[in-house]
Amino acid sequence: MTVENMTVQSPLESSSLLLAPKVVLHDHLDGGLRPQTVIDLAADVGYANLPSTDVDELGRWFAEAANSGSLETYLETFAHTVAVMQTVSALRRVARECVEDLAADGVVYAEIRYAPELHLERGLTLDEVVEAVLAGFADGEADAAHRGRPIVVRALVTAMRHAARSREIAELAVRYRRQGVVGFDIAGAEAGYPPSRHLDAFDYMRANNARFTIHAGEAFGLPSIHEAISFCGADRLGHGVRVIDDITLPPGARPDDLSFDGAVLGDVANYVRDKRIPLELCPSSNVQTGAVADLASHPFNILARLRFRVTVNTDNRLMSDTTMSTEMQRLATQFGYGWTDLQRFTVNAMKSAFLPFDERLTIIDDVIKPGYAVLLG
Ligand SMILES: O=c1[nH]cnc2c1ncn2[C@H]1C[C@H](O)[C@@H](CO)O1
Ligand SMILES: [Zn+2]
Repeated sequence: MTVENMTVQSPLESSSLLLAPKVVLHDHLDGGLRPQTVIDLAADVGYANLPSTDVDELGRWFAEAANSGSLETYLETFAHTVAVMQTVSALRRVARECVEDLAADGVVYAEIRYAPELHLERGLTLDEVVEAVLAGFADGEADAAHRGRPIVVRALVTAMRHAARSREIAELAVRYRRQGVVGFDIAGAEAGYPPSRHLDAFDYMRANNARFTIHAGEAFGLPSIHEAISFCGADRLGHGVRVIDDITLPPGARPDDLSFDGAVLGDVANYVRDKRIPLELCPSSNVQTGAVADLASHPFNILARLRFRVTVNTDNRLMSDTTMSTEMQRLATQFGYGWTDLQRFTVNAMKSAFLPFDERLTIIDDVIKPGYAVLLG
């Protein structure tokens, strides 16, 4: 069914949402495997520690185990996905399927991140890991184009914040900048591992005019965001949800209000908004890790109405049992968004991508705006 010949209703209609062009900036490769692929790859490499080899049960296990209310426990689930992503063929398959799944969900541009240093257990080099993933992305892009759902996919390489390889990973990002790696990131447990531990890597990125995002303000609060933007110079914030701690709302304000006139922003919040620093918000993941109590109290809507540059993201589709369409649908249901809102979040994301300016513009003008124009009717 094409966009033209279907009756488009509200964003709450799942089939319409699938057709809406979407952009994802924050999606982990090792957090988005198909359960069946985890099982297949575990059998291939002789990994015997999976909690289940039944596809439905395994899918449920990831979602439930990740639903712990703690980032540290959430991160433990990655042991199983990382364990089966240790060969060129496994990495290439996972990367290709990731692109296929995103394209089938109507994603038109994606930046997919992963930590190359986690994929060296069976002897691969950092360069071999990067090349295997890029090859898988190219396979997926070709497959999606063939199916009439074109998608552009780029990679971000992540360094683990508890480890000490960030400079090396930043160098990897710059080395592969012409082959599809568009940026750098740090991830992992936030408390106790401030971004400033990795200043050397961020300095290197800036010295090379290369872009980076930092997971900050998820499990840990405002000081982490402050360091990420003020000491490290992050171009974007991974999550950044705790910027809300620097905003005083008017008395009686509720998270689903239509306006927050009278809100008072502190210095960090003002800086983030004034400089249009994109927030890579991941609503379902935030509920699972306990960054917020539930979707109803998520500050997404407050930040959106206060005109922060908010973007909608999946974080880990396997662990959160989600897709971009699902995240948008949950937000639309919770906060009453229509197509105009969803288009704004999508354009926000595309403007914030680490793709060259002219390529961003082409996707906005030729893909996103025409796609939403049809939905808007
Ligand atoms: O939401 C997250 N916060 C911090 N670290 C995360 C999150 N999601 C995934 N990670 C970690 C676990 C993965 O193994 C790693 C690289 O993708 O990044
Ligand atoms: Zn993340």
